[in-house]
Amino acid sequence: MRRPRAVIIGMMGAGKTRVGKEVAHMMRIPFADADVEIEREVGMKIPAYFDKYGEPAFREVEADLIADFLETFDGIFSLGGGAPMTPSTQVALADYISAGGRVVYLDADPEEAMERANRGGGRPMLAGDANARWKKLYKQRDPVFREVANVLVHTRRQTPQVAARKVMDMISERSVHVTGTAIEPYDVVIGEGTMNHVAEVFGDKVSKVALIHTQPVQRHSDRARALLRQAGYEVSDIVVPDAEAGKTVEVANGVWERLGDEGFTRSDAIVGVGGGAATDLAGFIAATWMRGIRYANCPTSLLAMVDASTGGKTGINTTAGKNLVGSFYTPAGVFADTKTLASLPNDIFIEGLGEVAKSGFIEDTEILSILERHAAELRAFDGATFLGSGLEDVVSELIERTVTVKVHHVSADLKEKGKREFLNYGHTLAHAIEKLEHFRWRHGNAVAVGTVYAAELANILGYIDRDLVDYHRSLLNSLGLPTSWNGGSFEDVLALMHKDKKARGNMLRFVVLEGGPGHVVHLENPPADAVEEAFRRIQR
Ligand SMILES: NC(=O)c1ccc[n+]([C@@H]2O[C@H](COP(=O)([O-])OP(=O)(O)OC[C@H]3O[C@@H](n4cnc5c(N)ncnc54)[C@H](O)[C@@H]3O)[C@@H](O)[C@H]2O)c1
Ligand SMILES: O=C(O)C(=O)C[C@@H](O)[C@H](O)[C@H](O)COP(=O)(O)O
Repeated sequence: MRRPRAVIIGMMGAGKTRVGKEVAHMMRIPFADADVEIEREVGMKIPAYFDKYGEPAFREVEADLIADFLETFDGIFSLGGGAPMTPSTQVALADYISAGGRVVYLDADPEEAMERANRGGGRPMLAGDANARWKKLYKQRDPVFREVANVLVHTRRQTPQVAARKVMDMISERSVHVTGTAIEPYDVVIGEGTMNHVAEVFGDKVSKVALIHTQPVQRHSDRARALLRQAGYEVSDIVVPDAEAGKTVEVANGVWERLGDEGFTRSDAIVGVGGGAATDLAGFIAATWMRGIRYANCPTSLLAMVDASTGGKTGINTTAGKNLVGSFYTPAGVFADTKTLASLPNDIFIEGLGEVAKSGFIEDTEILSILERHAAELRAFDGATFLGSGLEDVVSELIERTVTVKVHHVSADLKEKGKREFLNYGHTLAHAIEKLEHFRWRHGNAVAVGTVYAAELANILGYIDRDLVDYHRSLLNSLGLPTSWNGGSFEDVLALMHKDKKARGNMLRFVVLEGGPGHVVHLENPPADAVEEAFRRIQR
């Protein structure tokens, strides 16, 4: 179904047409102005129509035209100033929003808007003392605009280009809502510039924020720090060792000491900025400091955006294995700002596709189709040319879909008693590989091999056919992900698989597909020779 990419509302003179046209131009999509369309339809200028038929007749024509455009027009659609005051248009806009639409309220500076509205004259709604009329209408309309819009953009003292860029970023945002038993609801907001919302998440409940990040993402944490400081928070910058070197009890202890020295209490908060290792550590610190303070994540790697930053699994590694100490502790918000991907190296981007593919295998097969269609572009990912490219839209959709798969599992089973374990597809072997490789193998790469292992095991036991195993290999290879591993003995792998969190006593438990992609089941206590044979097959 066609529908507008965004509907722009606001007071007369707010710049709806100017900014709307600019947004449409930047996005290379059509623009339509409801007033221009009405004049075309009725064959006369709006002031003349008002004179001849009066306002109620005009509002009727206007409401019909808007309802029609909301179902047929694929572009940026700007409405006349009074249009959102008509009850039937309010209902139509609410339906449009519930189908995923964006109603943007352009909130301009009143002086600027009044001056623009008066230019040229001829506005029937401003007849008489134009400024006094404008102010009166503003008082009536502003609360309604706020009610009917789901995106608010302040444009005070901004050029139309700057305002348009802001609108474009905000309407391109995608959001996945997380809720469920024992979960305080929060949103995962995805898109260019979404980190700008980080300071909105804590409100005035928090005064100090510890920004936990690693050195390679310094420029992104500098941005988060500036945003938090502008919002009035006192910010402590805590740089932790990069990647898995940061997920240790020693590092955690160092951070706890800093929080103690700096007087962090339960009214303070943590923000994690970085890859999955940094957000896992940040969440763990938040979960444990004073038995739990608020936190938010700003993931900067693809893997952290699609998986690690959401769902509340926080933790560190120990000498016994990967992620063996931690807690389920839900963030207050997640801001997956695709702008940060501009600095992400190609190999780390590709690694993230391992978890994306996993989510396609276990639930959303459209993810697999998208990966197939765009494999060559994804494999050639280059941060320097990523922003504003067609690939950015593809990646944003993959992030949204993968997070949605994750959220379905987390919402139903926060503490991983059953359904959530399906997210662990491929992870039984993956964690063993990571440990035996002393964490030099990237997590997403290990997961890719792990999914092939799970597919081989399922095939040996008759759960899936050979074609599906081959499909795992061909898809993952096309993305540049590994599908085999030769770095250790079966005995070492088996010992580590017994320490997996899905194991019960001496019983190994796996997640496997049954029948086809999207159908996932638990496999308990599989025959030892099948477990070994599957391992032999991924060694090739
Ligand atoms: N909690 C969960 O549910 C969950 C889910 C999946 C993975 N994880 C964990 O996440 C970790 C893997 O995450 P990862 O793949 O992001 O690895 P990572 O955190 O080690 O990051 C990889 C590297 O990329 C760098 N980096 C990140 N963003 C960057 C950017 N925008 N520009 C430049 N460099 C950047 C990091 O500093 C690091 O050097 C593992 O520890 C894994 O166990 C947790
Ligand atoms: O969120 C989950 O649940 C997952 O299993 C997601 C996994 O993709 C992720 O790698 C997670 O870190 C694995 O957790 P673990 O409990 O197996 O350590």
